[in-house]
Amino acid sequence: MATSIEQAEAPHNSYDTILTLDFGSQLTHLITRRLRELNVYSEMLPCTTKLSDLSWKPKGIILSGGPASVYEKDAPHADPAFFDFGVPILGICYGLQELAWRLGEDNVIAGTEREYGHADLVPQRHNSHVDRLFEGMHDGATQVWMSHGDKLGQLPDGFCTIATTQNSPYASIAHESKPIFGIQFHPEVTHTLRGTDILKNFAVGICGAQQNWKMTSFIDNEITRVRRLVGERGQVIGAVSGGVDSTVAAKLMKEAIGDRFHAVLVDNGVMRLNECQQVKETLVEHLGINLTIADASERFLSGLEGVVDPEKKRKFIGNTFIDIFEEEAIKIEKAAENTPNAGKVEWFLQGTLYPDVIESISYKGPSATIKTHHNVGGLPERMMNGQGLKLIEPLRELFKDEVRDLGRQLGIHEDLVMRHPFPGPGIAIRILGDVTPERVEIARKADHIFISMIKEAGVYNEISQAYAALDTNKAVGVMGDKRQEGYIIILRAVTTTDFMTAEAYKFDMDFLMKISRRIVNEVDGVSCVTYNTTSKPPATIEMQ
Ligand SMILES: Nc1ncnc2c1ncn2[C@@H]1O[C@H](COP(=O)(O)OP(=O)(O)OP(=O)(O)O)[C@@H](O)[C@H]1O
Ligand SMILES: O=c1[nH]c(=O)c2[nH+]cn([C@@H]3O[C@H](COP(=O)(O)O)[C@@H](O)[C@H]3O)c2[nH]1
Ligand SMILES: NC(=O)CC[C@H](N)C(=O)O
Ligand SMILES: [Mg+2]
Repeated sequence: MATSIEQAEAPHNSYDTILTLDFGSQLTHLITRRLRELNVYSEMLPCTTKLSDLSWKPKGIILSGGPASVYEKDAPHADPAFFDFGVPILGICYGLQELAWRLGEDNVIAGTEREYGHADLVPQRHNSHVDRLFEGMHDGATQVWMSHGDKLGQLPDGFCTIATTQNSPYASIAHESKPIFGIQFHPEVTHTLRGTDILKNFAVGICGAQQNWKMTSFIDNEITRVRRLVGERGQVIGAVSGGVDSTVAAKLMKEAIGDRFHAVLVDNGVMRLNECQQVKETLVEHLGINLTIADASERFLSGLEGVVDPEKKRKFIGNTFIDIFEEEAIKIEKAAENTPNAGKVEWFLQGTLYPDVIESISYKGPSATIKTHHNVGGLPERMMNGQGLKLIEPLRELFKDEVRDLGRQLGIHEDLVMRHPFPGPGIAIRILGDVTPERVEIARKADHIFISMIKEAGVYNEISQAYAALDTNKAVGVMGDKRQEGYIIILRAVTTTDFMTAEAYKFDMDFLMKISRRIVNEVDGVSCVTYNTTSKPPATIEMQ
């Protein structure tokens, strides 16, 4: 439960906020993103949220798209109280159909064909308040993106048509006197060329939201919030990996409470080459963060011996992380005895981002478990129950690129800010087969060559994530006229915006061959190198 202080300082109390009610579309979070790109703060909540659940007043409400059909028996519907609340409403796709359906069940019908893809939208001028949604766009057709099977069969009472396409006579409608609008297309996707203008017209023009959401004010607010939450003496611990999220969260804590924040890095023996050393330099020397490195590499590597099943690897690593973290928390308390920082560690810092929050609060609920992610995601629960820790999550309202922006504002070096993500279970899930110290070393060296060459070629920032994996099957090679069996290194590099879908990066073939040559020449025990070209889906980014 959030405390009253947390609620008072929450961004929706400090910034004009547009609320998006999520009816389960894959695209809903993009609405929130686009609005924040316009510097308008926005939050997404499940469509089952009641007006009476809200402790704050949104400036406007957006009803998202969704997979259901409004006329089905168990279709989700918005709390009717929202429609009498007096704030402007914009229905998108399912949201438009919901607006029409609640005024007459015959208003929405199943179309004879799905309409999917581009359409040319022609806005119509009425010389009344309804023109505001397409303000500045009445000079001709504009390309929009559609994805629907149902449609309006007729206009609901009190509404007029404000835009049409060839297939959709009711592509956009508006209430003649109230600020209620509906659009059949999706403004949140980039295929709708003026989508951002439409969202701006709604949020700023119609709802009157101020465009004042920016990182510097977020930092000040967050530091104040953390200080009040933790009090004069409270201590906070946090697991820090050297990745962007935990580093940014740690730096924010350092700014807020100095040395009462204790960062702990667990050396699990499957980190990248020189990683612990580098993280220490960055966190301690450059950022002045109070960091303990818990060297548990032996414990992890011996526990991983003979484990082949990827899920078993992940579970073992996740559980061992918790054990070590609990031990470290107790050590920190002991070490602080008889110092000004003495006292129980009460708080636990997590680098949770908004996409994680969305996944757990979404109307659709968490998706099927493809793999056990967020190895340390289980950490707070067990630790909070066991040790009575309370959770602190300063990044829970932010998307990854916002976290990067925040990192820059906090003075974190660009190299770290743009660092590719690295999974908690590390190289262990990049070895296809059981993990041995020799194999970790080989994968680590190959990875280091690959990443260094990508950096030297100047393409690191074009790639979202890259790494080298090791296949424990051996391939036969010929080296110095002798038969030589060696492991297979699999290179993977992807581009993605949200890590939910991804494409293989298109390297120049000569460059790939150069990488391959260096790895085989410089890393003992490797006989061949391959490049994984599969996109996600059907593959995933990590291979286990
Ligand atoms: N070796 C580690 N030692 C301590 N904590 C870790 C370690 N590896 C992962 N964690 C914890 O697990 C969390 C989740 O890892 P995740 O990789 O998603 O985030 P990150 O490492 O902070 O950033 P990035 O996504 O850029 O790698 C981290 O924020 C950190 O709290
Ligand atoms: O902290 C983490 N703990 C994990 O257990 C984990 N598994 C995958 N990943 C990262 O998640 C993103 C998507 O990966 P997948 O396509 O393999 O599911 C990619 O960025 C992966 O590196 C993890 N991160
Ligand atoms: N994208 C959507 O919101 C689709 C709405 C509804 N399920 C339809 O097919 O028309
Ligand atoms: Mg990481």
